[in-house]
Amino acid sequence: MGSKYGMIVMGPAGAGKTTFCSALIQHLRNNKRSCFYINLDPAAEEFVYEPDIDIKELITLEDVMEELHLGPNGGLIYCFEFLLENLDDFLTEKLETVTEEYLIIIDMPGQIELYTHVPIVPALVSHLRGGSLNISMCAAYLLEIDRAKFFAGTLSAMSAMLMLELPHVNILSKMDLVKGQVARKELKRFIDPDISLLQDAPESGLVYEYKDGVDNGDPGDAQSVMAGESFARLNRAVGQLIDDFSLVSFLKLDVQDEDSVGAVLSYIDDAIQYHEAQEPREPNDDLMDAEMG
Ligand SMILES: Nc1nc2c(ncn2[C@@H]2O[C@H](COP(=O)(O)OP(=O)(O)OP(=O)(O)O)[C@@H](O)[C@H]2O)c(=O)[nH]1
Repeated sequence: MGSKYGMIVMGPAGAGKTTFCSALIQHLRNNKRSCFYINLDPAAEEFVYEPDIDIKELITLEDVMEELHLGPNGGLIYCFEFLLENLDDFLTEKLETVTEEYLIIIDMPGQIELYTHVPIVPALVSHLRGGSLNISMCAAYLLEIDRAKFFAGTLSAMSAMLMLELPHVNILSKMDLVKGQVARKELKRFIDPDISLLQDAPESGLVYEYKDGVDNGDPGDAQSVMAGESFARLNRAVGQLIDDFSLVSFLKLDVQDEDSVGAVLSYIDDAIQYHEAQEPREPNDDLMDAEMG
């Protein structure tokens, strides 16, 4: 059983990860709890609370892009590969001295490739959970409340959950932005969506797309064609998959509301405890279904 506790904060760019970490640190301080804050975003610039460990002291995205002529995504992967090669000196030694009353908070970058395409984060998590560190970890995946990004975001959250096999809490951030603006019914569609979200897709026939969007009525001139019915079926199938996984329940987070931050933290505490109680476990047995408070 692990004696140290850690949370890895993930999610797409701009979802509010760093803001959430700051709110959480403030909340922990208000409640006389200790935390150890690790920034693993090699491009992060401003912090309300200075990290106890900052990947930028090891490597920065700017230097990698400049010296190795890499783009931002390739550069980020390089930074993480470099981090993995230097884990013992850079992370392990410092984390070994952190005592168990601390909550270890790891603030991650927003490039979702990290969570969906490459096994770098699983390698990092497995290092933190194993060996001399033996940290009990939980994943917090943030998505901001935005209809256009929600579906893809949900799939990336699921992908991260499957890759990491950690207790996993989904969080819908920036709730202050929609206070009083979104009808309860609409909000419920985000917090506990079902496949009816996808019912607007075309039911039958072919959908033609014309150059410059000009429909001259001649399918022969169309640039591309999409099979409406099969597209609708595909959408429904993916929606059903999400539904079946019971993954897409979200905790609401309003960082300006201390009670909201506290509720998310207590859910994370519970998720870690629950996970520990389940060990040893079968793969995927520990997938948590975060529910709205
Ligand atoms: N209104 C509101 N704005 C927020 C909230 N959380 C974050 N923001 C704003 O959203 C932007 C991105 O916030 P960050 O906390 O930097 O998001 P991030 O996920 O860490 O971003 P990356 O590190 O770039 O992936 C900033 O302009 C924040 O001020 C929130 O709860 N409410």
